[in-house]
Amino acid sequence: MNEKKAKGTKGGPRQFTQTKLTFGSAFQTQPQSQQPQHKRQKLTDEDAQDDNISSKPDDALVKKDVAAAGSNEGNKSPSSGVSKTVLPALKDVSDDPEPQQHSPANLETQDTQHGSLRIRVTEKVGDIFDAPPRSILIHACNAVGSWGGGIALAFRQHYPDAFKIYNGHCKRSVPQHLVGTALLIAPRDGTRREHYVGCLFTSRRFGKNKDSPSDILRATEPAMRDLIKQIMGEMASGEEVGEVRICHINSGLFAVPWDRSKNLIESLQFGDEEVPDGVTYSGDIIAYSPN
Ligand SMILES: Nc1ncnc2c1ncn2[C@@H]1O[C@H](COP(=O)(O)OP(=O)(O)OC[C@H]2O[C@H](OP(=O)(O)O)[C@H](O)[C@@H]2O)[C@@H](O)[C@H]1O
Repeated sequence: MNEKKAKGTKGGPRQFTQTKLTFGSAFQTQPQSQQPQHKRQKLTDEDAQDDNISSKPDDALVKKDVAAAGSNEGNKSPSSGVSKTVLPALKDVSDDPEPQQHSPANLETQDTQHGSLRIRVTEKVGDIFDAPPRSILIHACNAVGSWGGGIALAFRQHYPDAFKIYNGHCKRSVPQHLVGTALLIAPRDGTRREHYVGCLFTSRRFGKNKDSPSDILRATEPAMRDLIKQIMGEMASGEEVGEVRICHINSGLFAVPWDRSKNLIESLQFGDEEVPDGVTYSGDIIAYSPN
């Protein structure tokens, strides 16, 4: 089904086919004719206002980091580029022989009161890593650059390049600036698991020096908000994004009951002005637990 070239694939500019973006995905990009006339710049401006902890300096790092991830890819576009306008690269759905797919979840979002986007978490038992290509897998991280235990160690084993990017991001900053922010790491071409890794900085440190449960929860909300905005920015830049999956963040080594993090995530709302032009996100996040 997915025949679109992965980003950075050799052979000239990428061609996006609208139908392929929408099928089975939590995100979709609307054809230009249906895009609302918001000013995308507003998204960037409001990032710092909405979050208690400014992520602006780190946004620049994120872009650099993601670009660095594909530094061996000649024509790869930078990721998380909310200011980048590549929507014209999207092929109008009317050009595509396949009918556009709308899941009930997507339609539901469009009917939401005042056009605001709400996040819904549904639970599944299974392996979070067994995800379709271009899915986003989210986990909680410390801000000192360690994926040394729990599911973070599994992320390190599955995505060694993503670990390097995460680690470098931490080394170039300080924990008190990172906590409450997020890092979206794009998949690299040629990797066996073509997944994004979504890092939520919910604690400055780990082990016995981890933050208190209340501080971890306080950081989780802006971190998740930051990540959702980065994901929508990724879509606005024309990237294909599949399922959004999350483990039971904070509930293992960070010792915060999952329900408390889940409630926070489900309380998130995004106004129309926070959703980039042309991007429709269903709001669905699938929480995976091994048993
Ligand atoms: N394969 C799998 N599939 C699906 N779910 C899986 C799984 N394996 C484990 N889980 C579950 O995933 C949840 C989170 O539990 P975790 O303890 O991992 O994460 P956390 O968010 O509480 O804490 C973050 C700190 O842990 C790390 O390790 P270090 O501090 O570096 O040593 C980081 O770097 C941070 O600092 C628990 O429900 C586990 O049952």
